[in-house]
Amino acid sequence: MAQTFELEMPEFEYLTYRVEDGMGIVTINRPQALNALNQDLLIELAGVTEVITQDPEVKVAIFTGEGKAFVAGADIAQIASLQDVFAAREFAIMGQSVFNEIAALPVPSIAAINGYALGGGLELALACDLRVASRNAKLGLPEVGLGIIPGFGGTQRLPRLVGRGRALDLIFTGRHVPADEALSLGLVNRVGEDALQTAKELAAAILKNGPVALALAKEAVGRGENLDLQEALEVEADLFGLACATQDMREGTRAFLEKRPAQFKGE
Ligand SMILES: C/C=C/C(=O)SCCNC(=O)CCNC(=O)[C@H](O)C(C)(C)COP(=O)(O)OP(=O)(O)OC[C@H]1O[C@@H](n2cnc3c(N)ncnc32)[C@H](O)[C@@H]1OP(=O)(O)O
Repeated sequence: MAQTFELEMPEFEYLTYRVEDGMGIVTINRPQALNALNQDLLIELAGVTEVITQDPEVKVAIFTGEGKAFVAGADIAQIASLQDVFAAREFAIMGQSVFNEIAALPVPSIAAINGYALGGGLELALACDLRVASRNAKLGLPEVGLGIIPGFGGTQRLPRLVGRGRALDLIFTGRHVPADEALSLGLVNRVGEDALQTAKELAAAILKNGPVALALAKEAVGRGENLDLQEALEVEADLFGLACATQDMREGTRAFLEKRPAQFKGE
């Protein structure tokens, strides 16, 4: 008898989730606080990331925000109430681990930055594979203005993405970078009128390709980042070998030779 797997959908208070044409779309929905990340919202983000990971229908994940902000940072009221060094450290580790889960999604992820992406909001976007922004978006790490430092991965992921000098400029000044400058810094991949629409167009271009190849390419880039070049090239060769053992490889190469579009099955 065929076995069916029912995905258990958690209840979400601070976000909405829908699947559309292979895209799992997460909308952070706390607009009255500009989608600031409180602890409950972080737990919900971990929950929805697990749902996306388990759903074979989802081939690309998109994170966006409701209203005029993507996410205006971690919740400052909650930060202000942190009692001691240990509680603050735990708060940072919690945010980091949620964003690590997002970074480890097996499918490509896109942050659709529809407005402010500040502090923890930019750190969330940095945990995604790709970032697109609306023209009115503002990005930054303003934490030093609050007497703290970025704690959800910003001091590590930002320099890896844009280089140490550019990252320290943003971290030391805390300034809000407009979308066109973010594009020239390499902080975002594309700018469009509507961030979600731009993200969907990017996702549609990605979805034309073999899903297993996408996962293996993401794995190769991710694992290689922390290795020296020769070790990283070995990882690449291993994963290239795996890609060549898939039905998608048979289909993709045959379709090219037969001058027709490939029909990938993700196997
Ligand atoms: C480890 C991670 C650390 C961090 O992420 S630290 C936080 C880093 N982020 C920031 O410092 C940005 C804080 N927010 C702002 O500077 C401003 O907002 C904006 C420039 C983004 C927008 O300004 P405007 O358009 O005037 O809106 P508004 O009246 O300030 O905000 C609307 C409501 O949203 C609340 N809010 C905004 N950001 C946060 C936040 N990060 N934490 C908690 N609440 C926030 C406000 O307080 C206010 O609420 P009410 O209407 O009740 O006065």
